[in-house]
Amino acid sequence: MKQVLTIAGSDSSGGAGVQADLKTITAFDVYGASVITAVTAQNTLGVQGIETLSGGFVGQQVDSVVSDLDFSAVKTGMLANSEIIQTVAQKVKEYQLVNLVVDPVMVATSGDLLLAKEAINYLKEDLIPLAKVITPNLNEAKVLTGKDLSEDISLEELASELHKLGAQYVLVKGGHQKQKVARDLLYDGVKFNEFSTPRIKTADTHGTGCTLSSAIACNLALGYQIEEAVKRSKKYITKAIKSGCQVGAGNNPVDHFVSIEE
Ligand SMILES: Nc1ncnc2c1ncn2[C@@H]1O[C@H](COP(=O)(O)OP(=O)(O)OP(=O)(O)O)[C@@H](O)[C@H]1O
Ligand SMILES: Cc1ncc(CO)c(N)n1
Repeated sequence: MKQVLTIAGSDSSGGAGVQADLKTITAFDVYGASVITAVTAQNTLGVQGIETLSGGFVGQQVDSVVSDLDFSAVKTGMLANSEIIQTVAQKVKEYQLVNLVVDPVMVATSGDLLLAKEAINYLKEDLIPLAKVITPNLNEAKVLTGKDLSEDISLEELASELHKLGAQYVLVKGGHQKQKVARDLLYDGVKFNEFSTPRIKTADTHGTGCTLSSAIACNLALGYQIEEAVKRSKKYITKAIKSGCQVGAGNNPVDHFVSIEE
């Protein structure tokens, strides 16, 4: 059985973070292991509290699982601070972990901050250059490229700027744009590959980013090339958003257990 590792934060409401990752990994019939970076007190309305683990203990969790299990892909989500980012980057190098999918999580769907501002440079300099693919949303793409958040800038321009940070591939997600299509753009430094679906009219997008990046990690682990991995993952997240889980009074989570096939 293929094995995937998620290094991310816990979402007590079960829709995002490590919980979303493990549900997604299970939906793809892949074995999931998890290294927890932080525990959030969170529900569909927002994040009420955060307790972050030490970098040392995050590293110890990685040592435990990597010395025993055999990962075909690794996904990172909420990394909370620079100490954890540095630890994760060092472990990725030490164990030569492959197919690293970096979701540069900065804020929750609710708007709550999940990464210390001072950590952004560490993400750019230490971790992103090790990634097979990074999956920023529009805002994260702007922060990583130093653009003004209110600036009107194309996904193509953002993807080209982001590619300079050193990841092999960049997938910029246009999910939060106001257009009629949910357009994501994959860039390898030479050509753009577009993945578009009609926008689903819903606010129930709690955990969409975590789910998409975990699905990409699974598909890479299963041996798909990046374009096919993103295509299959986009199909899955679209179905999961459409189906949705009617739980909670805020942004409902997606339905992770939709079929991964057509
Ligand atoms: N309303 C929607 N309809 C269709 N697809 C959507 C919608 N919202 C998001 N998506 C898709 O979901 C995937 C995740 O993108 P999104 O921009 O929501 O990530 P994110 O902001 O990182 O998520 P999160 O809120 O969990 O941090 C992308 O493929 C995006 O295009
Ligand atoms: C723990 C956690 N990670 C990531 C996200 C991004 O949606 C979230 N809301 N919570």
